[in-house]
Amino acid sequence: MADPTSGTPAANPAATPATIAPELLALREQIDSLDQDLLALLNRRAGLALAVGELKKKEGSVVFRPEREAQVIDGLKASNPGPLKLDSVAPIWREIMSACRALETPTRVAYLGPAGTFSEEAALGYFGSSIVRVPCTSIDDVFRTTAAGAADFGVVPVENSTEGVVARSLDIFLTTPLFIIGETSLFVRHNLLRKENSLEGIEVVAAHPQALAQCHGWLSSHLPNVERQPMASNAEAARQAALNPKLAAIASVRAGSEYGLHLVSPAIQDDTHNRTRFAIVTDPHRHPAPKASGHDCTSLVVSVVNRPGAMYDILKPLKAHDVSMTRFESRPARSGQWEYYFYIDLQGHPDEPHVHTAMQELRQACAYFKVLGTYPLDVH
Ligand SMILES: O=C(O)C(=O)C[C@]1(C(=O)O)C=C[C@@H](O)C=C1
Repeated sequence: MADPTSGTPAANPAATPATIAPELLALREQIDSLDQDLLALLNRRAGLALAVGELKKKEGSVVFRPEREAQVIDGLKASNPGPLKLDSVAPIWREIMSACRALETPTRVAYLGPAGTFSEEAALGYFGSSIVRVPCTSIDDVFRTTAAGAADFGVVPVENSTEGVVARSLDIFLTTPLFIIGETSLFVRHNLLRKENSLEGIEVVAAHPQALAQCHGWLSSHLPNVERQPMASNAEAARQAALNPKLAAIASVRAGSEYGLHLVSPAIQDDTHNRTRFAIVTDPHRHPAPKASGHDCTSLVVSVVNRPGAMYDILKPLKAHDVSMTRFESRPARSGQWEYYFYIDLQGHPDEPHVHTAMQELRQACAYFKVLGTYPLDVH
């Protein structure tokens, strides 16, 4: 940058307003004019959302409708003529709907904090930035806070493409009164962050146990003799790194800027396609299950008695009624009897007759059967 006190002209001519080409000026004028049109249209849209909000207040119905938001985005993507990229449609309209929703009512969202966690990023990606953030100290705390009504929704990690299931979330699903109304997933890039901009002198690397595991290969080859310290969250590790120069944190770039750390080594996760999937949970007494959107998922947890053919009995109704199973995970039932709970995702919504019948028959075949939720698939 040019020094404004030196009297010498800026080195970069593009930065000097006097050199703006007439063609550029003309294009910018058109952009300014369109932005005014967009602003007027967005305000008209906001006015309609306010009217919808009034109607819902009269009916006593809830504001957030994940199936409607998914349909709005799906519809716009299908009719997008370009050159705006398809990937840009969902984030733009999520923000627009977030702002409109906030005019109807505040949306309080609990997630694993502190500021700068991937859970926070997932919450903002799903609900947009016009929300009331409720950072929590643990996954248990996210469920508790939402069940107690101190937040309207909770965002909890359920699986990672490298490390597999987030066991704590799955275990709590068994007993929580909350149910799932949405899902979202995030590319997770881990970075080594520190007060000093160097790998020299690091004595401890701190992060959430999942992040330590996802960077195991990199840590073994670059910092083989450094202690690995598990933390409640990556952002908490970043906070600690700001206080202790011998401690490096694995966390997001956002967490690094939040706590004033150097990005010593970017993208140190072993798998470059590392993704984490999150579930959006809420209290069924305060929020109804989303209606069918056309692209839905239904999550169940079941167990079967330990006998030959039991697993076949689970799969039979799904095949008979042509219902796809997109996920199947097992967790020990902790009975000491080698019994398991099975977490199953089905494609479709129970309002669709074939899904409804398959679920009824599946229920008959199971010793334990709980619907964790039914919700629109993540739209990108
Ligand atoms: O259509 C509605 O029910 C609205 O409240 C409007 C709107 C929107 O901005 O499009 C906002 C919030 C809902 O989650 C869904 C959609």
